[in-house]
Amino acid sequence: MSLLAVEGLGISFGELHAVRNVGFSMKPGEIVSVIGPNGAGKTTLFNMISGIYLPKSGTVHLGGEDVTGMSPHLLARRGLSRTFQNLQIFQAMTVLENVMVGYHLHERGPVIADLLGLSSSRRRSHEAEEKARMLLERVGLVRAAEKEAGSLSYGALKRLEIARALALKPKVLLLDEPAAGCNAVETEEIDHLIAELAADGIAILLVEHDMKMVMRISNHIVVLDFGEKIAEGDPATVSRNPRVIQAYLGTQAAEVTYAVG
Ligand SMILES: Nc1ncnc2c1ncn2[C@@H]1O[C@H](COP(=O)(O)OP(=O)(O)OP(=O)(O)O)[C@@H](O)[C@H]1O
Repeated sequence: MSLLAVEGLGISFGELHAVRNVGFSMKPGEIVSVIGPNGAGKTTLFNMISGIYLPKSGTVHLGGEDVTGMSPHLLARRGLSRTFQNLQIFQAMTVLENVMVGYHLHERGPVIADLLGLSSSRRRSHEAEEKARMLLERVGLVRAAEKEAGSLSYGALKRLEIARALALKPKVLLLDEPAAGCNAVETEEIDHLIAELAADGIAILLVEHDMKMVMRISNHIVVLDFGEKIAEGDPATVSRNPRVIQAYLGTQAAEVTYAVG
């Protein structure tokens, strides 16, 4: 049985069918990428799967349970976490505190008292702190734990966001453009991290514009164009699909062919 199964998902904004009848499924440890040109509906699809938008049609099943339209924090408790395209980091807090805040946000929603309490070492539970340090270790940031988040490089901030999303031990992790704004070295670090998480059995659903990265790490690719799925398959199959190349990838076709080799 699939860990995540999306069927017939759709939503409209007024007259615009932003996503129409999209389906795919994922197994544990699988890396699936959703690609498509700007405005194809990738983020909207993510927002429906992660409970931010209520789909107009279709279903999302997680571990066999119908979780369609369930709120993000309930989904996080059931094992589905996500990161956002724009970093949701508290720049003035330490790296460690950011992970701890993330844990509380996922767990119980944004309760101000919790947020304020986190800045006082008196109220930091030792156990929560230990957990946060382990997550930072996992993403290679433990030595920066006490630094102000605002002082980190962009690539490190992206990894910090992933550490936060890992706080509730997700079975499925949605990453919205994890390499956006990163240089080649930072992208490679994120690449490795994603591969390690998948090797641990986490199913990774990725939206990413860096085609080389997508082709390198994905087991399966879903291609959207104008809100509809126009192709899916392994990287080699998708990159050779004429519909993908002509109707969608356009000027990126050469890059994709090169990336697949
Ligand atoms: N809240 C909204 N209200 C109205 N229209 C929206 C809303 N969110 C997205 N859209 C529209 O839906 C379509 C799909 O947008 P979406 O952001 O999902 O695309 P995308 O593939 O993620 O694009 P990008 O690669 O630029 O991030 C676009 O035409 C966009 O303008």
